[in-house]
Amino acid sequence: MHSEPEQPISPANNAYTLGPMQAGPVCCDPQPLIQVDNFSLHYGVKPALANITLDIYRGCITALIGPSGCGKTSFLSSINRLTDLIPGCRITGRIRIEGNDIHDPSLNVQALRRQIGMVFQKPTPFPLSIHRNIELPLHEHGITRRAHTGAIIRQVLQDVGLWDEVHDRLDAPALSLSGGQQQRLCIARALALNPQILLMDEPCSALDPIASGVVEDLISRLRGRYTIVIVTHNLAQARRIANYAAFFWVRGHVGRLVEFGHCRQIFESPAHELTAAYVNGARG
Ligand SMILES: Nc1ncnc2c1ncn2[C@@H]1O[C@H](COP(=O)(O)OP(=O)(O)OP(=O)(O)O)[C@@H](O)[C@H]1O
Repeated sequence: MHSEPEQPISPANNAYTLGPMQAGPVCCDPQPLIQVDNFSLHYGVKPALANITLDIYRGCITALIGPSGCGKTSFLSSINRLTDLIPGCRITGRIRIEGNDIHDPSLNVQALRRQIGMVFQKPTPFPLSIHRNIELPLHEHGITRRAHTGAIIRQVLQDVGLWDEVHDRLDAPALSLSGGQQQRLCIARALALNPQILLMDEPCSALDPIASGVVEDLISRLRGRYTIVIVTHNLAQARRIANYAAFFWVRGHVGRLVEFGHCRQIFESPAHELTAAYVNGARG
């Protein structure tokens, strides 16, 4: 646990000032925020990713696509060093965020994870109230003043379009919400610490088509405010929401990056024939 001075919430510090229907900038900023350089990952002796090099751009949505087992989740969880928690997992190469090597021994991993929110395939609300689901991580990070936490809770619930649906039952169990609402609550929880980056691992795949559409729209609206990396098996979804796409494939039993580029280029004029076969449904 660590504490920090609590900042007032105001447009001046640019935190939590946008409402749910206000999108981020239309165009993303083509500046690399996450730079991945010759990154490889092993689980014990088994290689899972080899020589991944790409830049992830600030404020954009980057989709990781490719068949099952090509290393998308392993890559995603390397960005916030969740893979550190897997015994025997080893990495080589470099991932830098804003120029800082995330594996630098002097780096504070808790601070790194604080600037990176994560959302999983299945909604994972804590078995607590709606309100407490967001308050808990704030408390864990030393943000405890009631007026402050209350304002953040309201803002992030507005940001994910849940406030109107739940404001009169914040003490109700989070597990009483529908699957789509639970997933939006998990996104709100991820936003509560005002991260710079959001990692999403198939966030819509466990939801029905309507709830999936709501969450997809929400992700689109978060563009610009956050740098989003999303794993999706839904190519139509990648095409709809992502600015960039990275196509992974297993070759020689190892996940490799075949092609990275603007989403439109990847789907309409891929440079690699494997990419063309995959996005056209002939392979994978
Ligand atoms: N904790 C682990 N221990 C050992 N091997 C693992 C572990 N996690 C993943 N792997 C292996 O690493 C490879 C890549 O898995 P990963 O889950 O990253 O792929 P993926 O592209 O996300 O797959 P999917 O689309 O099915 O989720 C697979 O061969 C998988 O079996």
